[in-house]
Amino acid sequence: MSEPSNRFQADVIVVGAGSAGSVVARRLLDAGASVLLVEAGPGGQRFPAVDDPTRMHELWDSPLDWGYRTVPQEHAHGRRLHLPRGRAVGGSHNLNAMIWVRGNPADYDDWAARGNPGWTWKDVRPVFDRIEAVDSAQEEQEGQEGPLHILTGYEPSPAHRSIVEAAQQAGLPFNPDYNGASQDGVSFMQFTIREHRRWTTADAYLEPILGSEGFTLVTGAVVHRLLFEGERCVGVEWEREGVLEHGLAGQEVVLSAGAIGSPEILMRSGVGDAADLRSHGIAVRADLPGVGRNLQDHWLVPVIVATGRPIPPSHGLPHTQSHLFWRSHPDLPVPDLQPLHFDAPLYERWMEGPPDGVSLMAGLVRPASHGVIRLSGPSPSDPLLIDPRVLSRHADVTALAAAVRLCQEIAAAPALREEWDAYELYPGSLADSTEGLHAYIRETVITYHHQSGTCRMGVDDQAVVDARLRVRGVEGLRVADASIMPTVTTGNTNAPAIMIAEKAAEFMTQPV
Ligand SMILES: Cc1cc2nc3c(=O)[nH]c(=O)nc-3n(C[C@H](O)[C@H](O)[C@H](O)COP(=O)(O)OP(=O)(O)OC[C@H]3O[C@@H](n4cnc5c(N)ncnc54)[C@H](O)[C@@H]3O)c2cc1C
Repeated sequence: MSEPSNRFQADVIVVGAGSAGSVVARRLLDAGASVLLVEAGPGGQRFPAVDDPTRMHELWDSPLDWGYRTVPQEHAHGRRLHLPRGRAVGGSHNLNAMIWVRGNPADYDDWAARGNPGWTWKDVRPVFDRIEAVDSAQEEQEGQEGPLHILTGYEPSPAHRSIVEAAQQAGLPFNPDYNGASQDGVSFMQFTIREHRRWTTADAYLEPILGSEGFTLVTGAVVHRLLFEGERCVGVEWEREGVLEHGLAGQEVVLSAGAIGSPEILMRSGVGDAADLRSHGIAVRADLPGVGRNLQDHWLVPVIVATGRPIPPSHGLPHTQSHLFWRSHPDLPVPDLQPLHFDAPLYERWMEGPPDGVSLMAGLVRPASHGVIRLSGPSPSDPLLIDPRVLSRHADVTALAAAVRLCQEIAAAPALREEWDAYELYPGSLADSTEGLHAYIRETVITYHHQSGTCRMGVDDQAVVDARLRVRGVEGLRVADASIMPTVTTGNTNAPAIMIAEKAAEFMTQPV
């Protein structure tokens, strides 16, 4: 590898052009700063499988996926789980199912109660309002004209209509707007889709500023480390086409490399657990033991239902269009389950069955098991050790068991059984006993793709950033992405990551 050559300069450098980074870059440019945005993946071209909401399954393990694998999961039969993450301008918003969920108000009130002023639901709700442009005539959301188009009020596929009816027959209330007053019940999803095309923050926030004075986007550039002068972060070093390059920031560097990328870059730069870093021969810049810890995620277990009738294809809409929020115990204050449904049978490799069917994915969204991301060595080519410790807390197994039982009830309800000749294939008899069900859960659990929490915001010794997202122990450096969540939100994490980015830009442009 050659010595650093090309040098870039800007007021602010943002690392990662994903859901959050695209927003930070745009808002800072609008506020008058010059911005350099550095992204590992490609930009400047459209990918048909990204644009088409029905083709997201083609993107896994493609060049647009970082394709992470966990270490063998002790409590999931030793399996290594695939964690897809977007690697392109648009980040994981390119790979995701486009589902738009703000989260539960209690999530944000809890963040604030942990010593993070400015993050209550009352604080963040107006931020969501100004992000969204709701493509529907829903009166309660009138006046929302933000950059990000949210599709609601579309005609769902017949299979999803039946699943929603079956859930109601199983006792769940219909909720027309889970982003409204209450999350509970079964709903049709809201999507970041515009005119039948995926609509990412790169489309909404970045596309309009490409070529603008003061804005530089560098793609194909894998950031290796941050550059420091004393305690101050002054720039970023990356590799592009085998050449090391660097950029210098006059004001600040913002890490928006996501819940896996941001802690990795911090650790490679000497910001992390001092003993761990020293064991890899990395000079310690700041001893922040919380970097990479508190890895939180959501988890899914499939309930696969074959249908005697073919499922008609959905055009311009994802295969998932309905979901529900529910509680594994009625006395829980907030839903801990979020099963989501697909109008296709999502067989695991060892499963077999007919081509027509639906999948009711039993989902856990308030997990007790937390994990850790570590380096395996000092070089950027040394793979990360990603250990979510899935199902290490038994409470997660019992909550998922309740979710599976609920999905089985829905599968057996008349709207599916009678209208579609539906019958449950998996877990089927594998879950006749509680032990059998628990074993099935450990055999089939997969990520719901909501990794977060690895650069946690807070005030204690394990906190990585403060309530204004500044990295503790150094200057000129913030983190703005899903990694700063103290606890993962109740629901999908794209909307919260985008809200976090808006808040970060606010902190940077409106200093106290
Ligand atoms: C398959 C899948 C399905 C999902 N479905 C949904 C859904 O339907 N709804 C929902 O709300 N959420 C969903 N999510 C989660 C959601 O997309 C993420 O929570 C959100 O995109 C996180 O945003 P972020 O900005 O934190 O990270 P990202 O969007 O992942 O952005 C990080 C960016 O940083 C870049 N980067 C990382 N490391 C480096 C480096 N060293 N150098 C340079 N660049 C780097 C990456 O390439 C990427 O572009 C899904 C995620 C996946 C993967």
